[in-house]
Amino acid sequence: MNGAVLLAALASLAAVGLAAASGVLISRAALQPDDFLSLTLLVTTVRALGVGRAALRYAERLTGHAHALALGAHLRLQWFDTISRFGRDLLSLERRGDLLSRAQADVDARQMWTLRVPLPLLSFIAVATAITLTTLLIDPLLAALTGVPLLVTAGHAATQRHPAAALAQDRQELRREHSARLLDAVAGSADSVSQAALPHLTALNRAIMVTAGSSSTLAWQFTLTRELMFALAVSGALWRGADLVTAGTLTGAWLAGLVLATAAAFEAATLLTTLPAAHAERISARNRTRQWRDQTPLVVGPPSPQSLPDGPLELDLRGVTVRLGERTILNGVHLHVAAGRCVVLTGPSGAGKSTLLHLLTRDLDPDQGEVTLSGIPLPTAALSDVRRALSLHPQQSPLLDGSLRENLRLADPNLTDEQLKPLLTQFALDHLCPDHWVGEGGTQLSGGERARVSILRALLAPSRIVVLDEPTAHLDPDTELLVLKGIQANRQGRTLIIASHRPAPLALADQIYRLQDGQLHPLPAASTQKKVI
Ligand SMILES: Nc1ncnc2c1ncn2[C@@H]1O[C@H](COP(=O)(O)OP(=O)(O)OP(=O)(O)O)[C@@H](O)[C@H]1O
Repeated sequence: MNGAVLLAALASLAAVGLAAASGVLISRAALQPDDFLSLTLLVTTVRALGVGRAALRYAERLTGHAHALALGAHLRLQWFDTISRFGRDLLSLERRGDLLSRAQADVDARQMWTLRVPLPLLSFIAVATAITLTTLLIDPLLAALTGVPLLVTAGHAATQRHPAAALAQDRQELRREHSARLLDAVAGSADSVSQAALPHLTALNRAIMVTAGSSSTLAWQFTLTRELMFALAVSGALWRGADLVTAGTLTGAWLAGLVLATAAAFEAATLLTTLPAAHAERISARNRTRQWRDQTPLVVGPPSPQSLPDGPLELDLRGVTVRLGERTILNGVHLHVAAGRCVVLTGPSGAGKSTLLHLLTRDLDPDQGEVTLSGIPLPTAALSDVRRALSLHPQQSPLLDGSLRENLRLADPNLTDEQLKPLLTQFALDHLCPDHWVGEGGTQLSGGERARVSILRALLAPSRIVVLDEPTAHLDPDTELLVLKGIQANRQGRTLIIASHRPAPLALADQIYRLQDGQLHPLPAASTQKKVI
């Protein structure tokens, strides 16, 4: 990146040099048109500086943007690694809109920092130093008359850094809040959520416009100062230069060059006003990424994981206790599920059925006791191994914004349409074609269709234990029976664990437990109903 900064400084120096050489050339051509040798030399210098400036600027853009793009790719991967540690508990920690705007704005702020801060700053320093030193060699007063206005311009940008940084941070926060609320409103557009969100969005919009207005005020104040200082420096250079020309210290042609070079130097000051905001945005972006990095996920994988054995897995809960908030949801629960068996958990709403399932998929760790797969405690196995071994249909049936086919291929990437069609029939989804667009979160499907796609996906996954949370909650009795048959036909002898407060899934069970008051109570299996399925 130092290469791009150096190239930018050289390009700015070339621009100032070009202005100076052009001034000298034009004046010489007017004052001494017969001095061909000197004019030819000046024309060559102007051409060389013109071409050089363009080439340097081009090289700077190429190097700078190549660096920014590479850095952006690296930061995006880093950001993904940071948030992917959180698994399914991610969205309980952060709103989707926040995550979305962070993923974009934070990466952008850090990626473009070099182009927005050190590059213009060092270009300005190079130009201001060159002008001041050159004029100092001619006359100290001339140096003061051109150097001081440049210094005042830079000083004004420096005094703006705190308000500019504060405004940039406010703007970032407001935009994040706005995108989070906007996304919530769009997601809830079918309900009255979007109407309720309107006043908040309007207020946020107004606040964003106020910060944008304040930023514009800072910008025009800077522009005004820069223009005043520009006028002062050019007038000062002309005034003192005229004296020096009269005294014979300076020729008229060199004075013209000097004045134009001074004017060109102020061009390099143009971007100084954007530095504080860009710097502040980068700092807050880096801090937010650090906060995420320092946050410990609800569950973490072990540093040296044990492998799960091949083949069918036995599942055990030994004295498992889970407390959520003030409540003890599970209280010393024991459960043994032999490979290939089907266990159905029933119990009143809020009894803790989903909580128990989350222990199995290691979305949650117990406060006491342990969960094992064929004797291997879950926290000692790699998280990815556990989540490959168990496939889950959660109650919310999370679908991705894509086609039905794409959603199901997440579980089995090799699934063909020929294999898919009979499966859709089994799950009463044959009125939808594989190309059917399900919308964000599956909003283009009914609740029951969403659940059926999610159940089918859990069954298609190459897991060894299938976990279904309320698989038939949204279904009419006929479709429920069809889906239960579909589950039975596609479980392929795998262990099946179902949480349901409806009676029909009991027909699949080898073991039934009622979860109540934090304890599992065994019930007789519904062997008569099983024949129906
Ligand atoms: N993160 C949490 N913090 C505090 N309490 C929680 C949390 N998650 C769930 N709970 C509470 O834990 C209890 C058990 O919830 P759970 O979802 O496991 O019940 P459930 O038996 O699956 O209910 P349902 O049949 O309605 O789905 C509920 O009272 C719920 O309010």
